[in-house]
Amino acid sequence: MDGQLAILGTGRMGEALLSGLLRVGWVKPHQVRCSVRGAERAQYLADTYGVDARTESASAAAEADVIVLAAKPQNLGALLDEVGPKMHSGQTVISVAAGVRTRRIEAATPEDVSVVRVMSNVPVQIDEAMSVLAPGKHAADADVEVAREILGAVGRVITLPEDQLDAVTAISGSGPAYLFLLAEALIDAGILFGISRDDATDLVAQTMVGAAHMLRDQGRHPVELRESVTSPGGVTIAAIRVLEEERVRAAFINAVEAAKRRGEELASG
Ligand SMILES: NC(=O)C1=CN([C@@H]2O[C@H](COP(=O)(O)OP(=O)(O)OC[C@H]3O[C@@H](n4cnc5c(N)ncnc54)[C@H](OP(=O)(O)O)[C@@H]3O)[C@@H](O)[C@H]2O)C=CC1
Ligand SMILES: O=C(O)[C@@H]1CCC=N1
Repeated sequence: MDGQLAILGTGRMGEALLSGLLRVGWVKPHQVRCSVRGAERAQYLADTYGVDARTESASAAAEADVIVLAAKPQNLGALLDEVGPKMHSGQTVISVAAGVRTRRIEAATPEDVSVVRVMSNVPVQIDEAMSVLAPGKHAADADVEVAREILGAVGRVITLPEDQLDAVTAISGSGPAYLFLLAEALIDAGILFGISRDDATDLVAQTMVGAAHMLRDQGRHPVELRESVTSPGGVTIAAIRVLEEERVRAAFINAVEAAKRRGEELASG
């Protein structure tokens, strides 16, 4: 890109974006200003990536063409109070904060600042993120394109209306946590049967990778994929029966609904 990028709140998400964008060459270190609260963290970012890292955000925001907001939702209000008055015409703001509506950010920034809200997820660290963009009121195609380039550096990107973003957050934003929990449970089952933790982890991780590739790349329905594993009178159906008796499917749907509700609470609080 031409111009300057600011990443405000460079924690896990912000750092993953920073490292991905530098790796693909979308920006050079001298184009990037990062902000955090802690001086030690700022020093780490400067030493690791050769970027300008600061403990105040207002100057970084004022100097940038594109501003990524990557603080926790609970800290975003304070961050916006600090940087909003320093922003100016023509800037693009990309917020990755869960639950924070574009209209909340638009209210804290000058009239002609464009806002694009993003929900990404933690595989952003290995360039396998699923990111969903939702343009705000003033966002033009060019602003969405910038967001698409940034998130496209670290995974897949689609655009959806903002009213679907709390659901997206609960499914793909939080989704890796559900799959890690499932992995823990399957690894524990292996340990119960005397398989070493390392071997059980290998079994589970590669099984998840293989299954994920089939689901993503073969264009087949998950029911068909599951049926292809479930032999009549065989082993898998014995497990499926228990999962259905334990209402695992309903538990997942209820869990995602609870996550969506929490996103809505964060938005209104
Ligand atoms: N983790 C995940 O899987 C996902 C996270 N998200 C969203 O990404 C955002 C970031 O999450 P995550 O990276 O996990 O959080 P982290 O806590 O790792 O990072 C947040 C960063 O924000 C900094 N910060 C907080 N307040 C300020 C401020 N006023 N000025 C400057 N910096 C500030 C913190 O600085 P310091 O370290 O110095 O305290 C920290 O580095 C959240 O809004 C979350 O909703 C979205 C999808 C998935
Ligand atoms: O738990 C959270 O609030 C964030 C948003 C989605 C994933 N992690």
